[in-house]
Amino acid sequence: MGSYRNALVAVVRQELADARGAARAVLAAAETARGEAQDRRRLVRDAYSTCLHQLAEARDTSRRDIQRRYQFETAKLVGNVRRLAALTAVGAAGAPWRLWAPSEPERGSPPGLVRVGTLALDDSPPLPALIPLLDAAHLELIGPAPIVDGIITGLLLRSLGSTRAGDVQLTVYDPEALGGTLASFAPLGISFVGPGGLGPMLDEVVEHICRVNETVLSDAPRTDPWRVVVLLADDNDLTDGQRAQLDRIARTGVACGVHLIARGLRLTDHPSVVRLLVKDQMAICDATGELEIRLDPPPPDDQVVGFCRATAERMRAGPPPAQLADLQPATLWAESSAEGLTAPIGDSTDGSLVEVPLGDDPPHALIGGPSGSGKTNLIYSWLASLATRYGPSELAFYLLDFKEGVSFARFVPGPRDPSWLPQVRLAGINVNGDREFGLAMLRHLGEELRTRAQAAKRHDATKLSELRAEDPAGHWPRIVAVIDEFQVLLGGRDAVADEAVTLLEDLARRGRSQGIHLILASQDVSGIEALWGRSGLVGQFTLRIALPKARRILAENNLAAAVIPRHHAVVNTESGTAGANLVVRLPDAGDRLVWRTLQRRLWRMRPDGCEEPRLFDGDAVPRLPASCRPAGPVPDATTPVGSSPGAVLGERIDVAARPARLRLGRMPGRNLAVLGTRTDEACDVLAAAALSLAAQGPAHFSVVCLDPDAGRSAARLVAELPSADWHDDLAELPLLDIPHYVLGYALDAGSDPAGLRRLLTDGPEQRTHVLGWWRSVARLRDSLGGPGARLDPIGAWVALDVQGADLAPLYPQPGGPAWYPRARRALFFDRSVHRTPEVIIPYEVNSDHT
Ligand SMILES: Nc1ncnc2c1ncn2[C@@H]1O[C@H](COP(=O)(O)OP(=O)(O)OP(=O)(O)O)[C@@H](O)[C@H]1O
Repeated sequence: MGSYRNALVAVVRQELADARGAARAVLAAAETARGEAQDRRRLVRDAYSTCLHQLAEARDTSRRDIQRRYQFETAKLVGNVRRLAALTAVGAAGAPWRLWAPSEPERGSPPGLVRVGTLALDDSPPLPALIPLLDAAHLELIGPAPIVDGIITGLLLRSLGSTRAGDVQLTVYDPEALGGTLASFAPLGISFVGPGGLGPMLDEVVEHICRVNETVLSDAPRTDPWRVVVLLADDNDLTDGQRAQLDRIARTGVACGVHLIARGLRLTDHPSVVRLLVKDQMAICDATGELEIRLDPPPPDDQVVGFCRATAERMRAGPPPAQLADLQPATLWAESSAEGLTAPIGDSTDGSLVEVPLGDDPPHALIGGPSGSGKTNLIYSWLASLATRYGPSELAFYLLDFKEGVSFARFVPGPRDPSWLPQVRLAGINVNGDREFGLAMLRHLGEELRTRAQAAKRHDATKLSELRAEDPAGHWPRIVAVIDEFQVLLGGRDAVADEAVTLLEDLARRGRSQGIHLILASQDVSGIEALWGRSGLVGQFTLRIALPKARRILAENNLAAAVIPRHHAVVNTESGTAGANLVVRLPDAGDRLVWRTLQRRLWRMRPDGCEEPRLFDGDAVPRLPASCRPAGPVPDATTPVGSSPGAVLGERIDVAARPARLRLGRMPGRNLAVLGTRTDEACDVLAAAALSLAAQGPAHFSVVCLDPDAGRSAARLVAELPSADWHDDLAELPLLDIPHYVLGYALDAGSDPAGLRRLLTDGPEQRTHVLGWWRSVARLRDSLGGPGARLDPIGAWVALDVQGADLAPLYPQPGGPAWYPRARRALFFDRSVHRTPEVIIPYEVNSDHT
């Protein structure tokens, strides 16, 4: 029993032990599972927090990115708006009060917007708040009267200050303060309308709109000033009739330049009505949307009063004169000159440009005015106006100034400015001493006239427009020749004056139909009188332009020139008859910088092949051209010699800068005498002759110098000539097969008249020519044997400071040529080619004259 019990106990114990073991195992497994679950939970938690962290970072980055983009875009947008604002509210329309000053609008530019305050933006500096008015809107301002009145004052000041004086007319209806609210504007002559005046005023504005509409219907551009009507009132004041008129104005006014600015009066709903709702110093406006406007303070009173007084003063004085730039067309070189040339030279007192015609009628112009009255300035303005309208294929200028000075030098290339006016073909400056150059220009134009007349005949055309139509490929620009102080050319009863008058008469008579137009200007009554005696000539100059105090330019009974102020001109296209006057205000065309800018613009537009103009400067001494100096290998005796090599003596006074040549063929008398006491010039003439001969082929030069003052020059010449030798007298000269030139300096000091005579007489046929310098005609005669000596071996001469009468023995006509010596000018006569002698400018051969 006891063992059974023990066995049972053991079994139970065993079972308990098993159960305990199993329970422990289950517990251990559960513990493990719990541990694993806890690990997983930790992992998930960690992952969650990492995720959260990353998300937060991504969100921050994106937010920063968005903010950056927002700031960038906003700054860009604000910049654009600011730039746009600066363009749409220019000068006085947009400047803050502390910088404010009235500004002149560009001619023809439409009015822009006006500033009332600033738009507050979060991060950016405030933008100007702009609202429309002139040509754009009526304004209704709603808010406390004192603030609104300040805004109206500012708006008016900006509108008046950014337009020309007189362009805005102001009407103020102010029944409460009887005009006191806007009294600072009174100097401008504004219309104040008191109580009871509203109805008639509105009726009058409606009539004005009707009138403007009539002119619009007739296609004329609106010229009336803007009407700004300020209504400071109370809705209750209006009758039905007044309300109806006001509504009409609100609907139709803007298109006719009529604008309402209303405080305390409701304007009808219409797209042209802009409302500004004011609260304290802030406002909301239809024009700026939801953005709040921080209003500008009203302009200081003294600023308004000062501006109005100055403007009233300017209005009394009229609009300022046009500037040179105002004469320019919208498009350069867009006009055709086939029918004529029309260009404004200034404006009339109302500011409209005055155009001056040149063509078949009137064909030529006469300008007169005393010294300093502005002739040169007028010519500049006219040329600028023409040159901007007509390109070089339509117009060519020939300009000649007989005044001392360089007024036309600006049109040609200079040391500081390489540009030129592309239409200029020829400019003569400092020509007061060189009337021959004026003559050369007239001869050249005479040639052109003949060419045109022949072409017209070929094409059966009677005037330039027909020739151009018949010969579209031809180059037939209109020619405008300007001669300032032309009386210098006509003064002096000599051959130059006679020929000049004949040429002028021909050009004036026939130039009309061939497109050659003359503009003659003179300060001197005697100049005009020089023409007056020649009614055939003066009658062609139907366009007259008289500057202040000009005499005899207009008809006797036309006194307009005596009464016009400075910088004005009377333009008269009917030969100066009273009743055909147009008074023009001339712009100031003297500013070199303005001119240069314009000229450079035109110069850059010049067509290919547009040649530099020829400049003749009477004060400049031309240098011997390099082509007239020996260069390269020395020609030997076998090189062919031309039949009559030409000795270059100086520059001809002509339209083209050409040298004057003396032909030295194997003919009797082919010698040259240079006459006068100006050693430098005599040496230059001989040197130019010798060097140019040496440049043409094989030649030998024998230099005889009998005046120590000319010694250096002669020695230098010997050094430069390829084949030359020095002799002390004429006796020892060699006999040669090639041309042989004897250069004799001061031959009057020689002691062998017989030898010299023999050389002069027999030499040329053996190709030995004397190029000699004698200090006077009498000494030349002495050196050839005395009073009875024959001078025919001297076939050509160049006279320096020798009076015309002294040249009689060397001249075919009795009394000698008409010649009064001039510095650096010489008279050249070659018996075999000249009928009358020609004036030349001795070349400068060595700039130091040694
Ligand atoms: N329309 C103008 N506006 C401003 N200044 C002007 C005007 N016209 C001329 N002037 C000035 O007046 C001065 C004289 O003008 P200008 O040289 O044109 O006169 P002029 O009649 O040609 O004189 P002169 O015959 O003595 O040369 C110059 O200083 C010029 O700048």
